[in-house]
Amino acid sequence: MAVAELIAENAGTLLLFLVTLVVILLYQNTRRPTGFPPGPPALPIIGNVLTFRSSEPIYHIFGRLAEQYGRIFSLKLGSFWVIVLNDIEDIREALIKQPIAFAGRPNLYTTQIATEGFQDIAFTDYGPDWQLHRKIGNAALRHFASGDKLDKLVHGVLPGVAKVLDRSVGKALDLKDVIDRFIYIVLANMCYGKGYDFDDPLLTEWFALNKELQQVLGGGLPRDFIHSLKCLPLTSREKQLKELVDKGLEFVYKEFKGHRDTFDPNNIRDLFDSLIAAQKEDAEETGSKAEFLTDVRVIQTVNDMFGAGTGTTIPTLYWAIAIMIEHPEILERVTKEIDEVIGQDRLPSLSDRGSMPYTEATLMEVNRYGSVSVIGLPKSVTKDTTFRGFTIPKDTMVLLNLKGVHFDQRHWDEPHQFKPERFLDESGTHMIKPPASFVPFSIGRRSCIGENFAKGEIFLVFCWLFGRYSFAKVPGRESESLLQLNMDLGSFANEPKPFEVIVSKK
Ligand code: HEM
Repeated sequence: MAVAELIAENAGTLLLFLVTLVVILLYQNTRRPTGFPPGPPALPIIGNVLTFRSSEPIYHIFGRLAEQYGRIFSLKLGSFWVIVLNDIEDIREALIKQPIAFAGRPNLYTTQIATEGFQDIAFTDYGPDWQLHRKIGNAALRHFASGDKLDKLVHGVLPGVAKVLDRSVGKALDLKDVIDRFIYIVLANMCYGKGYDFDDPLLTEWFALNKELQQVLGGGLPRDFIHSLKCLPLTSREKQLKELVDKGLEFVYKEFKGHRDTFDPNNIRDLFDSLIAAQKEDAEETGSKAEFLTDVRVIQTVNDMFGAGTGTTIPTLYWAIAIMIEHPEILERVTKEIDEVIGQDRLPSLSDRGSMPYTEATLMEVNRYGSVSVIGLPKSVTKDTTFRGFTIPKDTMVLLNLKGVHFDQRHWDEPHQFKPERFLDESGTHMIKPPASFVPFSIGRRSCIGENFAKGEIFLVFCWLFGRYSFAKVPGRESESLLQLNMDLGSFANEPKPFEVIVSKK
């Protein structure tokens, strides 16, 4: 009998066989690997992606799942198996006791595009290139967080901010735009040595570009999570993402070229110059060409610092302002300390930090309460690993519920209350070592390299703002709490809802 006839005669059976095969494959695809942490049942193809399409904050969702399945639970996001760590003991066990196993980063389409094929620090997988790259980035950043360099960077922007605030006295103003511009200018100064005017149209262009990028990205692209989509042509949204990334990078490339053409080793002007100096050293050590610290890596490092530095510092300051307005009794103690130590005749300096324990403790509590890096950056497991009795295969994605840790009742007394005293000794005059469950900058090999820079910058901006100005709720809207999470930003929201304040000068 001819093959065609055989198929025709048994078409029904064949179809049934194929459908059964597909169903079995899809089912198998949703089964957890042996020894894997438990979690909610996953749907074929998309897994538990719908968990993230909720109007509930992600740390609540994770908290709920942890109660149901245990503090180490798993999810399936498209083709990725993910484990979520909710307990500080587990996070420490993973990141401190098994530092290399938990130091990877997942291979996501979006981050691959944004980092020109993983040439940056933050999204590149663990390995010798990343190690060396991080060391160089760290050294360059340390340079700007030390001595009076950071003071000067921030002081340089103050006249522009003062102008905007002075002309807003008595009016209702959303300080978010002011903070956005403030921090963008500080970072642009550090990275590119550029002193932008507060109303510079380029800043407005940057904000528009970033807003568009956020809209295109949302919670990630399907291609990030479903491996089989990688072989299909790009969708219009993916093309748009690439165009936006290229548009942003065009500016950074132009700056890089300008810096390289005018580079003087005796006059390191900014982060770009520091990295170009490191690049030249690397080239001398390795022969005639820079094998490791390529131009793309230099550009991507600057891009990383700019993105990481603005995306976290801005919401932290926004929380700080909202919290101070909601807690006048705390603000009173803070302003008393600012008045006593800094006064009105000079500008705040990093050297004041040691003499201002209450303000420092308040800012640490802002870091805990605001928890702007809600789940940190996604990690991945670099090798097959045994962890707390579970078997975690290589490349499993790992998410840390950092905000959940900061609101864990087992570690924090009344976690929903804002209490700077948590970080002070009984006399209230000396800082204490923060508890192990205080992890705003994460811990371990991939912890934030901008921690000192960020803390210093936030301290300077905060002391200047509250030393010179007062902010009050808009009359008639006093009962509206400013401490509500802006859920318009989705379940990963990390800043308060937009609010207006009445500005007055001291
Ligand atoms: C309040 C401000 C900030 C917070 C709360 C914060 C928090 C974090 C967190 C949680 C991570 C992820 C760590 C992990 O994967 O375990 C991170 C990574 C990182 N941060 Fe920050 N950050 C802040 C400011 C900054 C600043 C100002 C810079 C640079 C100018 C910076 C540069 C980076 C970089 C480059 C990484 C990636 C490190 C790596 O993958 O090796 N951050 N940050």
